[in-house]
Amino acid sequence: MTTFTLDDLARIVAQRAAAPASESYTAKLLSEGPAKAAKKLGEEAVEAALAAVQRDRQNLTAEAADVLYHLLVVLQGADIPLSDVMAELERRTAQSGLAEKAARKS
Ligand SMILES: N=c1c2ncn([C@@H]3O[C@H](COP(=O)(O)OP(=O)(O)OP(=O)(O)O)[C@@H](O)[C@H]3O)c2ncn1[C@@H]1O[C@H](COP(=O)(O)O)[C@@H](O)[C@H]1O
Repeated sequence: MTTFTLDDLARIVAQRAAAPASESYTAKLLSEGPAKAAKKLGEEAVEAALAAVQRDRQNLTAEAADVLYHLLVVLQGADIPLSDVMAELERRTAQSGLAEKAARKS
């Protein structure tokens, strides 16, 4: 069990975006423009999908971490806060009414 959250990682990504590219992978990726970060995200997503098909739990866990990190870098580059993505997910959940059902069960 961990208390580390996507919000924590998003904060780190935002901080590191301002670091010199020579000192930070995040800053280096962002300095190369949106296409580079998007390409990395796509590659990591494909690797995660392959690990899922191969039922390789260990690799899927590692690749999923890569996907989440690179997604946050792409969002940072596009100036979209993680909270906007969460709000969109919340809107969809509210539409389906599943959040209330889950809350009633717990
Ligand atoms: N979660 C990550 C994370 N996951 C993956 N990576 C990097 O992503 C890169 C992906 O590896 P690849 O082999 O696919 O790419 P590469 O061949 O090294 O480089 P490319 O030319 O293909 O981009 C590696 O260099 C990893 O270190 C990450 N780099 C940083 N973080 C987080 O970001 C924080 C800040 O890191 P810096 O920006 O480096 O300070 C870290 O403390 C971590 O929390």
